[in-house]
Parts: sequence; structure tokens; C-alpha cells
Amino acid sequence: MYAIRISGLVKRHVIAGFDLSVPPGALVAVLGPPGAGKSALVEIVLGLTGPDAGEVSIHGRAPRDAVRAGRVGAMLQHGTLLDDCGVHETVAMIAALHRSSRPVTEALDLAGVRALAGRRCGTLSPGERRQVRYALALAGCPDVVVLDEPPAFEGFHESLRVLGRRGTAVLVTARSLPDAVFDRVVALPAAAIA
Ligand SMILES: Nc1ncnc2c1ncn2[C@@H]1O[C@H](COP(=O)(O)OP(=O)(O)OP(=O)(O)O)[C@@H](O)[C@H]1O
Repeated sequence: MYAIRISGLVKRHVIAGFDLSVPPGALVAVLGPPGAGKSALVEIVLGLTGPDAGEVSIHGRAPRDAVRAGRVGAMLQHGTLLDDCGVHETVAMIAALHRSSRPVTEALDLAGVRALAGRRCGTLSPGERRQVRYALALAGCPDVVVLDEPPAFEGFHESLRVLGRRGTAVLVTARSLPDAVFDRVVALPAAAIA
């Protein structure tokens, strides 16, 4: 069974028909220019909005059900952290909301923020905040990870390889990316009228 399966996806004025099957453990990048619908695609994959046509499933389930079951970790393009919370505390808090979770230190290591564990989120740079949000996406030990615009840090590709080796499927959207780490790189064409 595919980790993520998208077939005949249409979002009017944004996505004019898109198919993608991501097996467990696969690392897949979806690239497209600004406005191509990458964030719209991510929102549909996460069940935050519905498509106008087509189907999306995560391990055979409706996206919303898979998300509710804690099987999906996501980093949206925009997100916020509680400025007064510490980094470790923030990741621990999110991990505690999941039925099964990854050790906090492992999530911090994968996201390259172990050294920031004792800092208050309010003191972090924008790039560091993105890395902490990446740690939050991994905190629940999901078997599908969706990243809308990945964080930029040295260990990012290695963290993807670790996830892939453990059977986690990763879908990353971006305007451009070095493709060496990905099993597949797929283009999302500039927005077409659907
Ligand atoms: N709330 C909204 N109302 C109307 N149109 C919207 C809304 N949100 C997004 N759009 C439009 O949908 C299209 C796709 O937007 P989306 O944010 O998915 O693109 P993107 O590929 O993620 O772009 P970027 O690389 O700039 O983040 C764009 O034409 C955008 O203007």
C-alpha cells in the first residue's frame, strides 16, 4: 500500500490534474514556481481542504483520518512557536500529545536543534525557528512527513535519509531543491485553469 496516493487531483484555478504515489520510505520532492499550488497541494494532502476532484489517501485512509490517528507529521509554510516556551519543552509538549512518539532528543537531533534545546523560542532566528518546527513535525514519530518548503540546515538531507531508512515517507515541496537525496522529483506545473 502506498504511504501517499494522489490521483486525478484538481483544485480549481490552481491544480489542473496531479497524480503521485509515494511508497513507504520514499523521499519525494514536488517542485513548482511561486503560485503553482504547492501549499494548496499540501493542505489537501493533510485534509485541511478538500479537492474539487480526484482522490488523496494516506496509507489507504482519508487524509483527515490519517492525521487524526497521528500518522502524519507536517510543517506548513507558515507557523508559529510560543515565544516564552523553551525549545525542548515545546518539542516535548507536542510529543506528549501523540499516542506514540519519538524521544525528544532524537527529534531535536534530526532537526539539528539539539544545541538550542535550552533556548527560549522567542530568542531564535527565523531559520532556527523553521528547524524547531521541523522537529515538531517529527516529534510524534509519524510514518508520513509533509514539509511545505523544507528548513535549510546542513544535516537536512541526512535527516531525510534516516527517516527514509526507517520507512517514513517524506513529501517535500519547494521552488527548487538539490535533487540528490530524493528518490523522485516531480514538477507541479505553474497554475493552470482547471
Ligand atoms: N486564500 C486564497 N484565496 C484565493 N486564492 C488563493 C488563496 N490562497 C492561495 N491562492 C492562490 O492559489 C494559487 C496557489 O497558491 P499556493 O500558495 O498553493 O502556491 P505555492 O506554489 O505554494 O506558491 P509559493 O511558492 O509562492 O509558496 C495562487 O495563485 C494563489 O494566489
